Amino acid sequence: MAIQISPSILSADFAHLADEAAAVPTADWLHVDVMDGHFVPNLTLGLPVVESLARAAATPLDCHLMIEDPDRWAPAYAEAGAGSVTIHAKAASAPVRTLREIRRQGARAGLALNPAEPVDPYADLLGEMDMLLLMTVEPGFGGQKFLDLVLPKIRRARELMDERGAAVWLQVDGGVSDETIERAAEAGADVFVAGSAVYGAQDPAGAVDSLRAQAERVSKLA
Ligand SMILES: O=C(CO)[C@@H](O)[C@H](O)COP(=O)(O)O
Ligand SMILES: [Fe+2]
Repeated sequence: MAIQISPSILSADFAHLADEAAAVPTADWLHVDVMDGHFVPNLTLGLPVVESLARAAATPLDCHLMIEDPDRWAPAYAEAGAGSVTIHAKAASAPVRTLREIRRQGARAGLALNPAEPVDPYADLLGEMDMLLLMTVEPGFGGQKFLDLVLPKIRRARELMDERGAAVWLQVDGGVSDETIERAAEAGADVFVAGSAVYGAQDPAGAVDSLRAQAERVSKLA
């Protein structure tokens, strides 16, 4: 699986989202952090913005739902035009049903785990998801420091996927930068979210290319 880069618009200018999307033409995805002020202590955007951005952006949307009751809301994000919709395991009361519903609406289905949540209890769910998101910061804010304590879990997740022959993408989100991406890629991640490292850079497109080159250099994946 090729390395993929998903710049997070959380660090972009919300008044010019279509332009900010166009500023990273080589990105594989645009990462959209949906926060409800309850599941995490921050509030960002919701369905109407996702609907408009899906129409305006040439790059597919990777929606990361940091919301309570994702079972109720996630399928609507797929319907709104997101290419990928990720729910938090901790917030979902029926994750299998919701992952299936996201797929039924035509999007890729993702499951997210916070830094302190172990991956082994979700091994049997790998067949139900297209992507596993391992948070490398506590969710809620951009610009935090990458947590190295998640690296063994990235390795373990990759091991479980290999053992089970599961074609699941392994995404990391939080504190990914030129300084940290190699460690995550070496551990087995293949989809990298980067907010401040891309939109905080003078040249966001160049930052995407640089992140990709570093991850590709160390990745053991084909
Ligand atoms: O989901 C989140 C934060 O909760 C992320 O997607 C951040 O937006 C990533 O920002 P950086 O850590 O890369 O600045
Ligand atoms: Fe995110």
